[in-house]
Amino acid sequence: MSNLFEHAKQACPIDLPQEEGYASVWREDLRGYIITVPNGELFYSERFFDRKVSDRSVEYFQENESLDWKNVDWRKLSSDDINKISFSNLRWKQDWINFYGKRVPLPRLTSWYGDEGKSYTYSGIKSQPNSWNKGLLYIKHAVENCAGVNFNSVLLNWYRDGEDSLSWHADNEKELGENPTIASVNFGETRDFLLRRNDNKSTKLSIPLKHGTVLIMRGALQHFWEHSVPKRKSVHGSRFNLTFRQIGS
Ligand SMILES: O=C(O)CCC(=O)C(=O)O
Ligand SMILES: [Fe+2]
Repeated sequence: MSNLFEHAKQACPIDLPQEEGYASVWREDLRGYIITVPNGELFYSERFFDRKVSDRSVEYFQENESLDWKNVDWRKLSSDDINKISFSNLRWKQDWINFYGKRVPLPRLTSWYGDEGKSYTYSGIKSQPNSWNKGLLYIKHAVENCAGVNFNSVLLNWYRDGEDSLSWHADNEKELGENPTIASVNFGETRDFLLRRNDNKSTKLSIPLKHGTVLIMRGALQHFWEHSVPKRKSVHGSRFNLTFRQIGS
């Protein structure tokens, strides 16, 4: 049984501009805030997953047959080392991208799961998803109930420490449809998720994504806003992020 405290109303930790078009409303039934922004909507539930599920998820993502996950400094492993590890539950990989003519590793590890046949193009590479497992399906069903939509794929990001990051982008690939609903699930270290408007890059929202937080993006948001996860030198541990999506046929 999760305790009362975990179900209590959380203060809204997002500083919204005092301008027209911004508002936040607590939804007791969903245990989170509906946050309206110009040209988009967010839903934020700080402790959507309780401590037990969140701790277990962090373990589930790192369990492997070669190393004691509690004592590994993942930062010290080369991408070859990472690719050699047989993870028990998730198939993590280090991708490389072409950056101004130079091959550089992505500053995070990734993994891709989904329904069979839902291929996905990411950084110019078309890839087939791994097939669902028990742990991911448990999380997927919980966020589907909350978001009120079904998802057929999930992209996982593993930020090994504060040096790992994700640069400004929108999730606006054609295969996601016109106004995609994207549910972000977070475990491990807290990292700031930033949003900025395309037409006014100085308007920024900063959203702390914590151990157990769910953030849903929906409406026209991906057309008018970009998001990023900047480096944070003070963070030394791992953060896991899962973004559930619906890919069209
Ligand atoms: O790590 C996050 O919070 C964001 C992930 C994200 O934006 C993406 O995978 O497209
Ligand atoms: Fe994204």
